[in-house]
Amino acid sequence: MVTPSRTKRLVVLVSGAGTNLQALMDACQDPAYGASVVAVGADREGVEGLARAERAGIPTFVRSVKQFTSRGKWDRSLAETVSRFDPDVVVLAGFMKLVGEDFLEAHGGRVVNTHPALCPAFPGTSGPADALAYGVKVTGATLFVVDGGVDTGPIIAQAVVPVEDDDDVASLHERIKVAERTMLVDNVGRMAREGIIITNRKVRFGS
Ligand SMILES: Nc1nc2c(c(=O)[nH]1)N[C@@H](CN(C=O)c1ccc(C(=O)N[C@@H](CCC(=O)O)C(=O)O)cc1)CN2
Ligand SMILES: NCC(=O)N[C@@H]1O[C@H](COP(=O)([O-])[O-])[C@@H](O)[C@H]1O
Repeated sequence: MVTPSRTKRLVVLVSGAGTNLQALMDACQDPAYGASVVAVGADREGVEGLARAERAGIPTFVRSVKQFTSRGKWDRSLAETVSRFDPDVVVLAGFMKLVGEDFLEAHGGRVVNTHPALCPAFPGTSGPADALAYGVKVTGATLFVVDGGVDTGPIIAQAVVPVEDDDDVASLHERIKVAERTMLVDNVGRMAREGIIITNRKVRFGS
């Protein structure tokens, strides 16, 4: 008999609408997915991502930088709060803060981020706008293991979308987000079920 592995614990951090979070919560309804969202955190109050979690009965927390006297104290408090939920994977899903050394010391290797561009192109907070301004013909989304840089971590998966002649930032970002949600759900599920191994920046599934 094959013993099923334990359902993996996901903590998801958000800053906004939370459509990626919603896609993960929906996927977790299926026991075969192999993961469950055990907590949702944000760096600001009042965002729809937190409301989505509350409606689903998932514990939430907020750690905003302005609550703390230094960025380091915020980073340590965020790390400690996430630790309380004993996560197997921490998913940054539209989380608009850079996590620091203490957070990565506590959770590094199991923190993934989804970014709305094809890394290493267009890192930072305005990936779709930067891709549009540059005039690229394809862009997309990247899921990677978070390191101390900005969108520089080892790449788990990428999804490609075309840039249309009449795109504005909103239409392009929306097309990216449709592909991004599928990429995120498929690959976080595989991480939960199979694990990942990283060798010389190359990520493969397995244990
Ligand atoms: N250590 C890391 N932390 C995070 C990464 C990462 O690669 N390494 N990715 C981000 C997400 N991200 C884009 O994908 C991103 C988010 C935020 C910033 C940034 O400069 N944020 C400013 C504040 C901006 C704001 O509050 O609106 C800040 O942190 O002070 C750059 C890239 C998730 N975290
Ligand atoms: N640099 C980080 C960044 O730009 N993140 C992006 O914010 C959006 C959040 O959407 P959501 O709140 O609906 O999931 C997503 O497209 C995510 O990749």
